[in-house]
Amino acid sequence: MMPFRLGLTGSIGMGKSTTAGFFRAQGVPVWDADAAVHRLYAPDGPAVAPIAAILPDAIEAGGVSREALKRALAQDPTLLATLETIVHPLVAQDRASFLTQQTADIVVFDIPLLFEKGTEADMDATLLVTAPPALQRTRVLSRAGMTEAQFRLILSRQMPDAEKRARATHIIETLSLASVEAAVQALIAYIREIRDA
Ligand SMILES: CC(C)(COP(=O)(O)OP(=O)(O)OC[C@H]1O[C@@H](n2cnc3c(N)ncnc32)[C@H](O)[C@@H]1O)[C@@H](O)C(=O)NCCC(=O)NCCS
Ligand SMILES: Nc1ncnc2c1ncn2[C@@H]1O[C@H](COP(=O)(O)OP(=O)(O)OP(=O)(O)O)[C@@H](O)[C@H]1O
Repeated sequence: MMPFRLGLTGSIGMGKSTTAGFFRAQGVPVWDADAAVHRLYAPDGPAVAPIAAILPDAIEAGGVSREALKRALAQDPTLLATLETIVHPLVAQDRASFLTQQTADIVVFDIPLLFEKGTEADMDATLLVTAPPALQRTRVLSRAGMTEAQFRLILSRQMPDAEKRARATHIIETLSLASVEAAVQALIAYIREIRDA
């Protein structure tokens, strides 16, 4: 039987990685979109040749340099759309091949831009992780190298949390580790119940 596909998302600092860890601890396989992009950009990865063809300066040591990409995007923001036409089909392929290898009853897809890019259409349900804005801000600004301006810029490019809440099937408030662990266990039990019904 095809696994139940749960799409995990949330804005910056809301707790996607931490929540994904609780699913893994329960034996639920997790596919991570950011990790997939890192594999694509690694030396000899599938994105290197197509990106080299349009942006030779972005290749360093046989891989795609994120710093070089950011410099190029700062010069020409329209490059992001071109980059997406290369990267997104490769990410979708990586996700599909992961799914075909799974024998678990539930799999989680950790996708930061799940709603922004319409990937929710490929999911059986979605889970939004969220937290009050002040907590999100404190978490993000406590990271090394993060500035207020950078935080604002990233937020301005993401769908507002309120809109994500309206779209999500399930919502978990990431206020404490213990409460999230319990909520993840309850959600897994609920999904198994509705599947078997
Ligand atoms: C622009 C790049 C080089 C920045 O890399 P860097 O390691 O510094 O940051 P990171 O990837 O963590 O992204 C930083 C923030 O920008 C947001 N972001 C990244 N790509 C996109 C995008 N295509 N559209 C909107 N927001 C984006 C992320 O959600 C995150 O909040 C990198 O994100 C990239 O190559 N993006 C294009 C590929 C892509 O669309 N990735 C998104 C997942 S499929
Ligand atoms: N349930 C929780 N209880 C307490 N702290 C948490 C919880 N979830 C996440 N945090 C803290 O919030 C911060 C951000 O969490 P995490 O890295 O999981 O978020 P993210 O959504 O994956 O972030 P990004 O979008 O930047 O990748 C971390 O410092 C983490 O320790």
